[in-house]
Amino acid sequence: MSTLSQLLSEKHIKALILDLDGVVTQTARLHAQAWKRMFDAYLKQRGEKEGKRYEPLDIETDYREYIDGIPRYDGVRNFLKSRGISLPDGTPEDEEEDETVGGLGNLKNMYLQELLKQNGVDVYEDTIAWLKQQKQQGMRTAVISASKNCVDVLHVAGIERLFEEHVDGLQSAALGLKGKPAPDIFLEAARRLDIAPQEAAVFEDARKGVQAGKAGGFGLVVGIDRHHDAEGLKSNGADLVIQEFPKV
Ligand SMILES: O=P(O)(O)OC[C@H]1O[C@@H](O)[C@H](O)[C@@H](O)[C@@H]1O
Repeated sequence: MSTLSQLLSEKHIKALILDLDGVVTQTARLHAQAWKRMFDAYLKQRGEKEGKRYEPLDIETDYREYIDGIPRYDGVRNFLKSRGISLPDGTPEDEEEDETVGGLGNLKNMYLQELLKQNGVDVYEDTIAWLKQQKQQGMRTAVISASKNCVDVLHVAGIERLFEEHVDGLQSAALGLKGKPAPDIFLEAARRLDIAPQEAAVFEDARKGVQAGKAGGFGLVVGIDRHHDAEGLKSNGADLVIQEFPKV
């Protein structure tokens, strides 16, 4: 099988567009932890009221399928639907204790902020070293994230300057970009770099992210398998799956 470097050169790739959480920074697990804390408590409390038991959130299955890589409130709706629950949307301004999509999403965000404060942000050193090397060789770079915490995470990790452009959850909402698996966020990053999608490679750790890369007609879609999901990434459209970036 061809290596990443071979494919980049064969496909005349000029730009690298990387997802943030789970590809560049070790924040995917913090998101997953915050979601689990919020949903498990909510389902327990709701189950007690209704006299039934709801299955808690499973990070390996539920998180990947219903939440990973997509905008906050879509994640709330998707997962609740899997448990047969539908709540009023409310608004993004809802209080954390409101029993609405907005309220639950904001409670998860409060837990995420706590985790970010306690843990800081660790980067994936393999990604950073490889990216620096690629930049020196003239590759263009952008980072994207469904997260509204993207800029904070880049800042805490001290890596803003690695990327020429970023498109995040806040900008996506302002621009009306559709969440993954729609390709909008990647296409917007390519547009800002002034590079055709066929000349850009997308790097993603989420199944919905590789679907988005494929849907956007990108020259190369690389699945980054940090959590034993090579098959899931492949079957959702990754051209190549790697566990880590090539050693520099
Ligand atoms: O709630 P935020 O920080 O705007 O993030 C939205 C989503 O961003 C994605 O990057 C994460 O994979 C999801 O777990 C998260 O829910």
